[in-house]
Amino acid sequence: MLLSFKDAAVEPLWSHLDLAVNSGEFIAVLGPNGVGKSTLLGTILGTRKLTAGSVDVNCRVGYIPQQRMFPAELPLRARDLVSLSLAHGTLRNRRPSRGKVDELLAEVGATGIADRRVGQLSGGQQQLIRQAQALANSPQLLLADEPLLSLDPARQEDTVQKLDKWRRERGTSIIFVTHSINPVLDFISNVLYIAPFGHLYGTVDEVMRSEVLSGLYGSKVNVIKVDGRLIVV
Ligand SMILES: Nc1ncnc2c1ncn2[C@@H]1O[C@H](COP(=O)(O)OP(=O)(O)OP(=O)(O)O)[C@@H](O)[C@H]1O
Repeated sequence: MLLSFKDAAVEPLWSHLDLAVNSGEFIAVLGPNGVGKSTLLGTILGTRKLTAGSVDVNCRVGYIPQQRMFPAELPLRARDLVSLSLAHGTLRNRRPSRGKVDELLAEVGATGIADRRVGQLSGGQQQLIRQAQALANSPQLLLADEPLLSLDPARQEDTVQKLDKWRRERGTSIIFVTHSINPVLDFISNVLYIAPFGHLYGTVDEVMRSEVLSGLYGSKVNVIKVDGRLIVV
């Protein structure tokens, strides 16, 4: 098992969380603003403390943080940042090969921007560089905090497919925080839905139901399926 939460809580956000993540799983974390989705990732990374229960992390973790712009004047190219992430944890003065950097940039579809300064890239382009950085240490568990935010629909689809390919080829698990389930609907094994009146973990069919979400929100919620897409009203 890569990760487990036992009766875990970060009060007052969420509590009594039991969750076990095994190799190769693709889990979506959904819920409204401010319920503690990023906080959940923080407890796995060790940057946020649980107020009760325990979390056990038994693997290498990669992290794609929520959108933040690199400073405009940062004097580093995209390839330099990926190279630094690859060098992390290796012996001093041992620079990662250019081939490995190029491979990672190609993996996320960022070959064309490898030599551009990161601070001058668009939000979506910077997001691709963050993905390459997160994959640099060959994580067994990848935490992605709203990685589709500044991407156009084609890029969103491309990103989800690339991450899923990475998962299938390497057995990496993915915990994917998102406001919209549709871009990942065809790929996820399970959903953790966190809402003001509780959380539920299960398959899409178990969680994405009107009566279940109404209970979690404490008010009437309708889940409608239109053309294979889920709409929560
Ligand atoms: N380091 C911190 N210490 C204390 N409280 C924090 C910290 N970081 C965030 N919070 C608070 O915890 C709550 C949950 O924040 P979090 O970012 O986890 O929510 P979220 O579900 O990811 O929201 P969003 O969908 O808006 O990104 C918010 O009220 C936030 O202000």
